[in-house]
Amino acid sequence: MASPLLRLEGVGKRFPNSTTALEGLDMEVRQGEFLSLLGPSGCGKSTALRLIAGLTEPTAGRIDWNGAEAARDADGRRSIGFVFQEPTLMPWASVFANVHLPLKLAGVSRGKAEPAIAEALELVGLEGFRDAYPRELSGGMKMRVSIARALVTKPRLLLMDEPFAALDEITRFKLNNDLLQVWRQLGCTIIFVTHSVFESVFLSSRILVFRARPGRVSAELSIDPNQPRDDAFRTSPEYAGLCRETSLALARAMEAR
Ligand SMILES: Nc1ncnc2c1ncn2[C@@H]1O[C@H](COP(=O)(O)OP(=O)(O)OP(=O)(O)O)[C@@H](O)[C@H]1O
Repeated sequence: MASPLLRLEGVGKRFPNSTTALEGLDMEVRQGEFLSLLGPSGCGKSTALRLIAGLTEPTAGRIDWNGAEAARDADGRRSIGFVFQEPTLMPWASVFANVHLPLKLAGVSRGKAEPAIAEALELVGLEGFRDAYPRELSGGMKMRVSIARALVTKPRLLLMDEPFAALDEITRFKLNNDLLQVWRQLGCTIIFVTHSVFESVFLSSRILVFRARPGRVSAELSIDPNQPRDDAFRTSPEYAGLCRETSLALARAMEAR
């Protein structure tokens, strides 16, 4: 089994307005896995992701980066990319400038960043669009830019918060396929938040099903990472069976009190 990258132990998050989003959350993230967090709306999936990103602090428990070296870049910084549900691009800036942003904030000039930006754009299939502006792109292409921006720093851990929820199904399927290719190519660890049973089964090597608020893990499902994820898999009895099993786990999680 792959070694752990990080572990959440007894993590709780209570907001100042007294909402308890998470309580007693125990979960492990393993190096190189594609882990989905699946659960009903409001069960704290995004909060868990934001805690891992360090965007907010837990009010109980701890986050243990014991395999921390694996999650750091060459400069010793924690190496995390974050993709939000909305692409959140700068409308006044070109695709190139949008993808440059994280490196620019780290003090890397346009010229020096050029190879990394070109590589990130190629990974998401947008090499021909570096000079385009967000208004000239479809929803799926904007999300590709957002993913390229998260990948440009070559993060060891990529956090994705329902990135494809707003896209039509055909675009979503295409981006699912392409994301798996990027994951295999980069060998990074991905934590992916989704509402969709079908999407989680198609993408993941492991799924953690969250129960309703206060959120915590209610079930865990593993899917053979060597199983090819292609159109044949999408229409296979194995896929249908895994989706049924995951739906049942989700239904049980929603009933949990
Ligand atoms: N900053 C905040 N202040 C107060 N309550 C918050 C805050 N952020 C989130 N919450 C509440 O915490 C709970 C969990 O929210 P969170 O966004 O983590 O859930 P989620 O599972 O990601 O939901 P969804 O799938 O609908 O995005 C919700 O009830 C939400 O209203």
